Amino acid sequence: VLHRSRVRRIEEKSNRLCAAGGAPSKLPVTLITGFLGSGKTTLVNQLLRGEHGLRLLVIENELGSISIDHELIDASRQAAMPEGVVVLKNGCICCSGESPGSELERVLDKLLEMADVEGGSMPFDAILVETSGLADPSPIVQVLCRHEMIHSRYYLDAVITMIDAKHILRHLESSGPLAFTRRRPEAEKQLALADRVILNKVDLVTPEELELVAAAVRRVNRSALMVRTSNAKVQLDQILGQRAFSSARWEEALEGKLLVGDVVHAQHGSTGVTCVCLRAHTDLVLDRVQEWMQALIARKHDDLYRVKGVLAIVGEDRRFFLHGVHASQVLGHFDQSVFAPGSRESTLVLIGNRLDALQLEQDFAQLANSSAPPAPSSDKACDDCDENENLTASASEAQPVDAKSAEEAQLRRRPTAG
Ligand SMILES: Nc1nc2c(ncn2[C@@H]2O[C@H](COP(=O)(O)OP(=O)(O)OP(=O)(O)O)[C@@H](O)[C@H]2O)c(=O)[nH]1
Repeated sequence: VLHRSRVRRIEEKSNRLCAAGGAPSKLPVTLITGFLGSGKTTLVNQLLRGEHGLRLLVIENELGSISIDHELIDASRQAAMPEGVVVLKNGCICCSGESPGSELERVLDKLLEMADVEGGSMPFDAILVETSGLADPSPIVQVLCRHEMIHSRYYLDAVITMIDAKHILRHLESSGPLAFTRRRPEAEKQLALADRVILNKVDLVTPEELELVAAAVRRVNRSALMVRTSNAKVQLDQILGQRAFSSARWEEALEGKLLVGDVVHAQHGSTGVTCVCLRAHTDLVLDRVQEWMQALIARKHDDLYRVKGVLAIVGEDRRFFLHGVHASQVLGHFDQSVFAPGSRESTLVLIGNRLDALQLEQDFAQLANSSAPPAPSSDKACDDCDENENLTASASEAQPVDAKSAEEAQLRRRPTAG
């Protein structure tokens, strides 16, 4: 009832604004989805930096109570337009709030209120919604497809799905003894519902591997336009202003056999995904962080979907960041970015398959106490690990935590993150 009345309010406000200001143009909403670490924030940064002259509003959504992505969105853009990034924390945009998708409604409603105050004009030309990596895009699309929304100031322009060419197959395909528990239906659904597929991280795979990935993508989604790239470098006209969303195709995808009863959302606690948020208020010793991550990767990298954090390191004014997807982990510093006075703390988010949250908390607490070595974790060793990683991080620039990825380090730095 609550959300019905909210969407009606959105429609009414839109009508009022239209009546007051002639016929203002509709605001396109682009939904950017994709599994954990596929490159969504990298794409958002590309779009923010692009020379399109559009004022973009970014609605960020993150799992866990700590917002790391917000820190990683182009800082200069944020400084120029601080109201241009809205972060929805500690809950998933697709299922938190009083009903699925209601968090997004709440933000869209507020934006109309802002426009009302501004005499009808919206301070943005387009909205980007970045979902969390485990989100089911359907409730968000459903919000934007409701009858009342269709008559509002907003319209869904396209669903863009980022694909990590290096890691997607392990989430889509069933093979090996642990395949059933490792396959991620969220990844499949995000892909199935795409209007545009960005096949990202092609720099990390061979041409033959890329063809296998493209074929797997096609098996799930036959019709979406597919763009192959690295570091989310795309032509802006392949993403913005697409008018690509079709509700008929959407309904067809939802009815498809592939999706029936397939998705059990991680937020509902039944898929074994753990999200661990860690904080430390004392500085960390770089070597110890590296040792800890190395040990964790060696044991758990198949299950370690995502690691991201901002770290305060002993003897360093600059903020360090830790960024990882499975075994590919990068530790380095933001170029010139330092902590604001009084805000020096380390925050780290780990998301994975059945992680031992208690053990990770204990290890991290010990890391924060630089005089005590981290206790060996009781996490069960990963039987089928096939990669053995070495730490090579240096204090002076971003380095891959795994030595094999040394050449990727420069590519994976976020030049404008700080
Ligand atoms: N080698 C390589 N690394 C990339 C590429 N695109 C992104 N990355 C890196 O992959 C990591 C994850 O990228 P993000 O853009 O944060 O991914 P995301 O989808 O926003 O991650 P979540 O919000 O956690 O789901 C970062 O370290 C990026 O720098 C690419 O094409 N090649």
